[in-house]
Amino acid sequence: MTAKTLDDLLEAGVAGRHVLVRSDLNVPLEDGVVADDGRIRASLPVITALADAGARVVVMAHLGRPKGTADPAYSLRPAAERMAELTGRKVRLATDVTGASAREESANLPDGGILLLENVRFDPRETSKDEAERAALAAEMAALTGDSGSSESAPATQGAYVDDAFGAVHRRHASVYDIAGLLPSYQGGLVSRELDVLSRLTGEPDRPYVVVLGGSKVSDKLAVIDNLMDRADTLLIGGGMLFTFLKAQGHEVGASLLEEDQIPVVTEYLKRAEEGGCRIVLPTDIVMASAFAADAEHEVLPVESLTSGAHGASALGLDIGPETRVAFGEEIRRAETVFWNGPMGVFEFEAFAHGTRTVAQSLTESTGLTVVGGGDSAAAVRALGFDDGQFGHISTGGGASLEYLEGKPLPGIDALERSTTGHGTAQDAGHDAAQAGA
Ligand SMILES: Nc1ncnc2c1ncn2[C@@H]1O[C@H](COP(=O)(O)OP(=O)(O)O)[C@@H](O)[C@H]1O
Ligand SMILES: O=C(OP(=O)(O)O)[C@H](O)COP(=O)(O)O
Repeated sequence: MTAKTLDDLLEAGVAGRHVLVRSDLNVPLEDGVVADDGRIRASLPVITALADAGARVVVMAHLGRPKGTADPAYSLRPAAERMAELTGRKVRLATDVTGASAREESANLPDGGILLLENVRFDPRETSKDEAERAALAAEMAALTGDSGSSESAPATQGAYVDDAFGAVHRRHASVYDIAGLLPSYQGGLVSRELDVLSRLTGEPDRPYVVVLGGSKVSDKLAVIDNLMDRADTLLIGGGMLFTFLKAQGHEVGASLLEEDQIPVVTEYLKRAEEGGCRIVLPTDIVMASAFAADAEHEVLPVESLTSGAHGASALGLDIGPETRVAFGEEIRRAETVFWNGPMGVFEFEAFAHGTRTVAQSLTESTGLTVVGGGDSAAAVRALGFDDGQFGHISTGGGASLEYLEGKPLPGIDALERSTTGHGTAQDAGHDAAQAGA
């Protein structure tokens, strides 16, 4: 069963209807300003197409991982401002998720207007494991579509939901998953395009198929290795997760990022790799720093003696070393298919960007299919001066693309497909929710 798409919705007609759009606007900020607007640009086609067709567009998105409270550091205001700049349109920002501000702004939204709700993760129910809590929030979200604000509009205007947040489709969250059971639901163009490209990696990819993994979401990404080992020929491990591997091999890693409780899992991966199948290639040298800072003192040390340098056991690894860069570069250039997720080091600091730059450069020199996945990975290649066109595909989702490649079901996509089958009485439920929240 395939999900209904944005085209189906546009064909059905959206003029005057409230359409909730889940976008992934999780962009890096620097001093309160959007540092890389790739995800915003990628989200705009769906939002503007709906607005141009006369919909009242209510955008929902998250930024970072606030702990279920309204932390101003995670406000979507900078994203709203950037959206307004990029589109030349007014973008309203509600100061809450489904509270008085969201309800009032949504009710007063004109045809073709765009409203961005405040960070959905300011509400603890968004990410709750408790289904009833998430359902309650989703009902409040659905209710935002229920009243056009016009006294003539009875019965409640039929709202719709579009999921275009590819980067979040692997999350079982209220605005991604639960909401789709409450409103007629559609798959946005960005999600469709992403699935299209990634499906080329799950069929019969040209070999050698090399997967490069890095970044800082260590436990998320360690879990995906399990399945990737059955599919890829070679895994190159960099970024924060490499230290858990080195520790599992008996090396000291100082104050580097480490997930102690994952050591048994990683040990098992190394054992499986040794027994055949997938090769796991680990760094042989690391750039060890005195502190997590742009101007930290640093030196290159072999993995056997990472704590033997000037800062001993307080040193932390912030990038792969030069010998590793050469080895990883060769593996990538030899590959026919490469999927890369996660920077090799703390690329935000120039001193620790070399590993990430080498991997990016090697991908541009590969003649095979190259796919870069992940918000930070995409931001990294742009920050380092590469152009999107130098890669086969730059995916807006890191974790999402990894889980797709693993063959795991994606809750956001499943929910859309279920909505298509008429799962329960989606439209009635939306109507009920609208009444309940009114
Ligand atoms: N050795 C390391 N120690 C700490 N952080 C690291 C290390 N290597 C990479 N990082 C950080 O990982 C972050 C990106 O990780 P992640 O969010 O997992 O990537 P993506 O968004 O591409 O999936 C970057 O901000 C980078 O600074
Ligand atoms: O940045 C994201 O994912 P990514 O870092 O895996 O690309 C998405 O916005 C999802 O965010 P989350 O991993 O906090 O749920």
